Amino acid sequence: MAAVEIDPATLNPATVTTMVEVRLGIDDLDRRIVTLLGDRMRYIEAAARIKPSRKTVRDEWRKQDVITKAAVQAEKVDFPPELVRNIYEVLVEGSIAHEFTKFDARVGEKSEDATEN
Ligand SMILES: C=C(O[C@@H]1C=C(C(=O)O)C=C[C@H]1O)C(=O)O
Repeated sequence: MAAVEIDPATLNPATVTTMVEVRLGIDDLDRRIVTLLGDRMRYIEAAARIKPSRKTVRDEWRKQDVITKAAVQAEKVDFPPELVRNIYEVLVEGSIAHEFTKFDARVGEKSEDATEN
């Protein structure tokens, strides 16, 4: 017998009745969330290209601003704000580490150019 195809766009967590539907809905959302995280990381890479100096890569004020905004949004969509704060702590720290890697590669490239010429 052919497998029944369920379009995740038709699923609603308020009305699903089976664990198959629950997991299809979660898998679909996770794909979308991770795709958005990839889009977010492209902006981190842009920051690594734009920032003028290594000391501007980590901006503590902006980190707190980002986490506060995420917690405010979490409250609006009935998601636990403390959980979002924890997730964003890890996300922003990982983003800063990625930005340092990209920044150092860029600055390294520049100094390699300088020694070549
Ligand atoms: C992208 C930036 O660089 C870092 C990454 C941040 C982020 O992931 O949102 C926030 C602060 C910065 O330390 C920035 O300064 O805005």
